[in-house]
Amino acid sequence: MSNIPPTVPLPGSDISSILHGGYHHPTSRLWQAERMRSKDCLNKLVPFLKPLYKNGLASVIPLAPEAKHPYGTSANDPVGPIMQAIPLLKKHFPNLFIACDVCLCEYTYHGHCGILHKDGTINNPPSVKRIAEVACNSPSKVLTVQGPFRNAAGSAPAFGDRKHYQLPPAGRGLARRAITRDLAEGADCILVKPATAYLDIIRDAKVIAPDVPISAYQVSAEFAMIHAAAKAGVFDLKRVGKESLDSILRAGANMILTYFTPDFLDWLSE
Ligand SMILES: NCc1[nH]cc(CCC(=O)O)c1CC(=O)O
Repeated sequence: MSNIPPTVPLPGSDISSILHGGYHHPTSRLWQAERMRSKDCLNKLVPFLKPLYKNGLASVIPLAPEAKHPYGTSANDPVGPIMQAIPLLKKHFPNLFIACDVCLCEYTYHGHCGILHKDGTINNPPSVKRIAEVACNSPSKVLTVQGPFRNAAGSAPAFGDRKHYQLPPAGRGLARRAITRDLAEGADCILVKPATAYLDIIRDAKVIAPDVPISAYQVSAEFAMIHAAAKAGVFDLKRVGKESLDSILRAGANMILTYFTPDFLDWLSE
């Protein structure tokens, strides 16, 4: 079926001036959207993961951009995509470890990671309370980079940037202090994000926190850069893909969160 709605011109009217009129009902409004992510993601989730699970996939972190709201309501909406995806994953893949990203930026209309003051800075107490609420509904927490993911998720900040709540890239000491603080607050894992440009911080985390797992998130921009360079003939995708993950492991990570996982499952079984 064509997805171009039929347009019936009124007698004597100029056809080019007529918009399809079927957007008065919530469902027909939804049909006007470029992406209908939730149901579509859910229907594709199990068939997408099945071959990967067979190929050794051990853990996933579902991320689903959803409706935007000042408090990120859909983050823990029982009929939101994540809340529906988790039981579906547990049912079909009982041994899969499911990690959760409890940040609010995918769910807030402004694309920032918490609840904001009028001046656009993060209002910490209600943000922490809201993130705790979301965390209680789904099992972990990350208050976290501009990049391809944010475009895909429609969660690029609508204004301002994250500088007031993300660490400055050149501040190694500050990163070390943050690791110490997070451990003192009970963190049971340290995740460094992005990974490749922060290998020294991964190593610092390994030294400062030898008793907790150290993980690293190779973000969408890192993945896209490697793909773009390989496509431009700069280097071989597989060779540099492997080297990128080797470097993260060498720095001290025990776990890597990466979009290369499906490729790796194949590369490792070659
Ligand atoms: N909700 C935070 C979060 N969790 C995962 C990503 C995706 C990161 C990426 O792959 O670019 C993001 C957004 C961000 O860091 O900007």
